[in-house]
Amino acid sequence: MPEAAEDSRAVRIQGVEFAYPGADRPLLAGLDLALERGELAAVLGPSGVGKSTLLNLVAGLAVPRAGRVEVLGTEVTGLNESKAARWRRGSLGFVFQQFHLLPYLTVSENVALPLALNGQRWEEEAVRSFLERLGLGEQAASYPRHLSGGQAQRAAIARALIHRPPVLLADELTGNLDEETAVAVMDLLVEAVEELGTTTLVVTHAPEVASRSHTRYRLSHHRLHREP
Ligand SMILES: Nc1ncnc2c1ncn2[C@@H]1O[C@H](COP(=O)(O)OP(=O)(O)OP(=O)(O)O)[C@@H](O)[C@H]1O
Repeated sequence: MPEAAEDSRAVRIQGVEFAYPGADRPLLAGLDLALERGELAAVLGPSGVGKSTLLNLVAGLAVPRAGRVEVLGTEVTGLNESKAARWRRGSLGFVFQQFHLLPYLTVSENVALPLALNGQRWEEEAVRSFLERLGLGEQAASYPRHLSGGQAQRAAIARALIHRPPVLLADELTGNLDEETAVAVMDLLVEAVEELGTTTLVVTHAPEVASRSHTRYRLSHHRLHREP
């Protein structure tokens, strides 16, 4: 990635310290990260090291006890709950490890949800063609309980990208997918990053995700280390 000016940072984390209540030691400490706009960055590291927690900090779903988290000029740590919720709806797409699809909505309704919550108008057809790109055309009218793990993950990815958020956070993006689908999902992600300039932070163990990311960071000893 080319060197960019200071103000092009999409995500800036400075000196973050975080501990879960009751823990005797901080999980994250002295953690820094700076992502350029349009950067696709992978976060690697063993289970339990705090990767999901890092995504939650960027989303304002976890609050650090020291340090700053800034996303596109908004200081996430300074938002109250209702402002944080509104900011998340407009600015973030989030693919959770457990998908969090709403069981009483169809796949198509789940995917259109961010558009509805943001008060955006949309065409059924646009949602449909988005689902088709992710190989979910047949499942548009299905309920989440009828999906395989891989299909549910793709629905969660579609929901995270449908409103074209400037920032995408993804936990184990291709974790439940076979290799062919994982490559298709990565193609879509790389395309989104290139077309829309989506700044993306993806937690992964998958070599095909890490190798296609612009940058790689390893989380260990409470902080992030840039990898070659
Ligand atoms: N809500 C919570 N309350 C207390 N401890 C938690 C909570 N969530 C996570 N932890 C603990 O914090 C540590 C880091 O969890 P986290 O899920 O961030 O790790 P991770 O690197 O994403 O792991 P994995 O790769 O297994 O998903 C773990 O020891 C976990 O048990």
